[in-house]
Amino acid sequence: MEFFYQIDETNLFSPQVWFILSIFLFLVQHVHSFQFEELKKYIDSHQEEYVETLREWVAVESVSTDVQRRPDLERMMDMTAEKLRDMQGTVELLPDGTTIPLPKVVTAQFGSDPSKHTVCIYGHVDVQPASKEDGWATEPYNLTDINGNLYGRGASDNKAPVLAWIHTVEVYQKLNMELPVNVKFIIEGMEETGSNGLEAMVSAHKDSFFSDVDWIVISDCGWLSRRPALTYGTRGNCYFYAEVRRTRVQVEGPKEDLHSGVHGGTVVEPMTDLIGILGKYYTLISPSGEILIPGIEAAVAPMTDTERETYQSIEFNTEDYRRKIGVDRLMYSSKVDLLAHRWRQPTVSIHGIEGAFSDPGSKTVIPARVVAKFSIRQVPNMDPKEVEKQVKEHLEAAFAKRGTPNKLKVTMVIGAKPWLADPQQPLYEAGKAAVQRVFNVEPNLIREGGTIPIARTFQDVTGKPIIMLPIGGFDDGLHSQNEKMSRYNYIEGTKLFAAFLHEASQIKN
Ligand SMILES: CC(C)C[C@H](NC(=O)CN)C(=O)O
Repeated sequence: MEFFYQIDETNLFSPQVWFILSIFLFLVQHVHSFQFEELKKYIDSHQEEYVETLREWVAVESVSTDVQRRPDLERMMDMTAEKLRDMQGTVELLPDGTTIPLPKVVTAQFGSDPSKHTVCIYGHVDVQPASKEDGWATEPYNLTDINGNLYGRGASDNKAPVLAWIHTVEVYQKLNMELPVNVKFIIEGMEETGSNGLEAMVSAHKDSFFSDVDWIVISDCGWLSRRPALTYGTRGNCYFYAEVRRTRVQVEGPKEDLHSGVHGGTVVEPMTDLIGILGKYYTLISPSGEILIPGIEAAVAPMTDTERETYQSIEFNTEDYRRKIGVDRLMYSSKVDLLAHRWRQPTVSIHGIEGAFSDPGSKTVIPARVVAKFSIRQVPNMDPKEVEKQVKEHLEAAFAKRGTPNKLKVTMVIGAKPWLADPQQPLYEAGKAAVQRVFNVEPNLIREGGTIPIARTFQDVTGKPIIMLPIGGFDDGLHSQNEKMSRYNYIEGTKLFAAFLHEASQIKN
């Protein structure tokens, strides 16, 4: 065979032409696989370095719910920006859209080739509070490796996934491989308090930062089981403070707690009123899970047969789940009902009472002011504004019936909407292909019971499709004691992200 083989219509069907064509197609198909092997090798050989970076990040107590910790949170945002700057990203610290002093949002850009797609990665580096006294087996801010699990507050929610995305870009750079897509980052520090200020920031930069973004990727959730997953829905969250305080005859009058022996029996106690409106006659939710605030259940989108069939086909063992969370009995016994109540039905959770005596021992006090904190997970077609009205009316009516001289004030402090995507779009095909490449299985297509407050805003304001690509394990203990991220998920997750960038680059316009 001549080295330069002339192809014309006379020899188009000759074996030589087919031989050359098949070699060419083989190379086109496999060139990425070859590159991917290199990416995987690099990731595997740098795993200790990645764990060290996670250790440094977990050591920062970037708790957003506690204003006392704001300097730590600012430091965490600076560390994030510095890391992205070191990688030669175009980094900007953008103010949130409000006048309240909040940590700046870190944005970064890697590549601006107009011939490539642009993927925007969202994540957060703030965490929920944690202390050893809450029952942690290890120091929560000292990343501790036990049998391949990396324990530490924020390890899974959301520091390791954010780092895994950063490492992904870094790996392509270190191997001198061109990034298959342009990558943008938007990393915030207020997610755990409802992403305060971010909505205004997104609206303000809709036509600048977001204008060339094709898709938004969020990795702030977990798998349902050991099988990797793609997430196409989250619940929202309406978070309430219900404050009951003792009235004072004069504004300057006493506002202190009272001795229950000296004054008990002579005053109507704020705590009794609060418990009375939250619990008596099942005021918020019944023991069987029915929400008793008028209007809430009626707004919930009815479950379709297709949905039911989808849930039925999902790999999920209810008994494993029950054992894992350590309860004697779950509210629902069937898989479909359980998944529905985790993902697509609302629920009420009472989180705590500020001002209540909660230390060990027995203090005989009558607190002067108590604030209940509770939230309602939102699902389609609930509207947070309506929910706010329904909750206020309901609690105020229950309180009025008590005929108490105390005062009630109900405030909604978070009003995050649910998010739902169509998993039949090409973006999810790219996600499936990436999972297949790394884990060699079909991912579970799941929804998430938790809330990513900004997800719905991204969808509504920017109009860009979103995919949630989780790498967190099903048993990571988010917000709880002993939160962890397994090394396996962290490292294989980084490979998944590297594969996803390639798959996303192949999506046809
Ligand atoms: C509005 C909540 C504070 C958001 C929080 N989000 C996450 O945990 C996501 N990692 C939630 O409680 O769902």
